[in-house]
Amino acid sequence: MSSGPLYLGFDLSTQQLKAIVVQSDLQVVAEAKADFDADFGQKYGIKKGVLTNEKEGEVYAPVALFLEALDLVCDRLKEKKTPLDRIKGVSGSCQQHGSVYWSKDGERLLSALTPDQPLVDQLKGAFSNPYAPNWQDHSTQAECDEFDAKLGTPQDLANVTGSAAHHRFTGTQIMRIRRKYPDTYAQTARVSLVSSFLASMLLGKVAPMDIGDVCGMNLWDMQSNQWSEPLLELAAGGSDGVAELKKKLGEVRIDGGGSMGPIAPYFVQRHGFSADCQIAPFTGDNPATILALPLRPLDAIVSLGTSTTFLMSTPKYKPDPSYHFMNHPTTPDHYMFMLCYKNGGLAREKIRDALPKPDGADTWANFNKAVLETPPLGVKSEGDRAKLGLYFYLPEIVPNLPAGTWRYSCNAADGSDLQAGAQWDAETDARVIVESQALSMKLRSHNLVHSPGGGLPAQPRRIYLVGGGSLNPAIARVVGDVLGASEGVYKLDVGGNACALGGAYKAVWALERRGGETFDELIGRRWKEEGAVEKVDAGYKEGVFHKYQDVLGAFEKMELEILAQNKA
Ligand SMILES: Nc1ncnc2c1ncn2[C@@H]1O[C@H](COP(=O)(O)OP(=O)(O)O)[C@@H](O)[C@H]1O
Ligand SMILES: O=C(CO)[C@@H](O)[C@H](O)COP(=O)(O)O
Repeated sequence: MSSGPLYLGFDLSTQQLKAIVVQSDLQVVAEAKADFDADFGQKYGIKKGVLTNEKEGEVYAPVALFLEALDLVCDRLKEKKTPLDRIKGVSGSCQQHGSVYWSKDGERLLSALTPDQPLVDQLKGAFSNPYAPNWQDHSTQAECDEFDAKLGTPQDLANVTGSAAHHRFTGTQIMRIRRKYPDTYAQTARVSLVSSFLASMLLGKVAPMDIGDVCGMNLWDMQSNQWSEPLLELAAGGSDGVAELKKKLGEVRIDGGGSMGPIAPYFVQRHGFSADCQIAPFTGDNPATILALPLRPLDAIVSLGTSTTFLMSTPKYKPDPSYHFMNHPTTPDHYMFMLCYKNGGLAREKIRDALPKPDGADTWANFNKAVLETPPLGVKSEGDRAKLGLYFYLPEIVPNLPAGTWRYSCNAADGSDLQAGAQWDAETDARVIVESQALSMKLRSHNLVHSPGGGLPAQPRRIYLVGGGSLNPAIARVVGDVLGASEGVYKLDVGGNACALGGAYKAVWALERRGGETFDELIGRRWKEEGAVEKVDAGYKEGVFHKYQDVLGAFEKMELEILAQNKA
């Protein structure tokens, strides 16, 4: 380890709080994490990081869990002898859309923390709502309908805010809380996103929301970079409530870099940080993921966490109701394109668990064997029909369908003769679920990709895999088979820690940039491919790629048919 400054990136995602420490040259020097179920499952009764109220579609996490996890991760970094006193800057990434509700006493309690007691004991009265709605929440259909109609159509809402209305987006969540729990809303002095909440904890005062993450609310007008008055009016229940809601939301920080102030004395006295350590703006876990490496045009990231997301960085703003555009977290006039699926890691786990349990320690061994031994689309011989399915154990975001499992088949040569009600074995399910997730990304990202040259069909240049599932070689193969990638599929060496790494890099850039130096300029100069990424699949394979092109129309038709059946 060099003797220079260190930078810390946090990632408060669905199932863990992770931390990663890097040097100025981007070398990783320490990592630590708190696993919500393993460390706090019994105490808080959570499962996979959350609590649920199935009847209403509510999914939420106790704020106290976040507080305990923050102290625990700092303790674990110290146990690993991480020199916290050398950390010059902290930033981070957090699950998007989730919100935290500060009480009227919240900011006072936050600014008066003493080092002799843990955060959770001192902040008991700091929240008007003990729970943070989680991004998997789907209790807000009524509010979504009103958001979609407010400016005209879902496309109009997407034009203004980057997205049509989505259950998890914070504007609809706030609107529902105001209606369903008016006392909670009235007692709320400030609302934070999970990213600005974690930044607030470290800063000792309520931090502003960040320019990237604020686009996950359906409240921010991305073209004029300010709150949308008509949408605030809707969430607040009329024009009389707008000023109050604006006060609760606070200012938004337009600059993704710089310092928001020094770290709170609590972290200096209890955990040994330096009083000079600066807190840079935090952002969402997906915006932070695109900061985990210098992304070039036509590069895509597939994040295989609890959610599955597909991300690209682009200067083009082409909103559509089925996907999201957000402000790039560091670069003005750039955007992040994102697709997000709820049925990611947990849905794959369900299919895995339907297979015989493997003998060895690798819980994914049988799943991977089934994926690799099943031919593309389950077509085992000439004339065999292609197999397509949707595996939604939770209501899905795109397409907006309730929970359900559907198995279809079609003519493999051209996707014709699509038929519902197909059946196959659990091994075939393993291949079909991964193909299905990749086909959905292929269908929805085609506007964003073009030919990388050499007469190749439109596809990404490189695909980088991140998140827990990036460790899985069989998933990497299928991603390459279906989506292509002319230069191949790569995984980040930090695998599941990419968002935290993006947060750490953001802290490096935020505090070491000179003049108008952009993130890509600064990080691009210091980033070394060797040791940071590893090629895990060839990507584009001509014969295989075309098999999926041939059934893409049938896949879309299947989704439309199921959507029509579920409309009533
Ligand atoms: N070897 C593996 N193969 C496939 N999936 C995996 C593997 N290891 C972990 N996962 C998946 O990773 C998920 C957690 O991903 P992670 O990115 O750490 O989560 P979070 O959403 O909390 O950021 C788990 O739900 C699990 O399904
Ligand atoms: O809702 C979204 C993005 O819109 C999710 O991607 C969350 O941001 C949670 O991420 P993970 O915990 O799965 O990393």
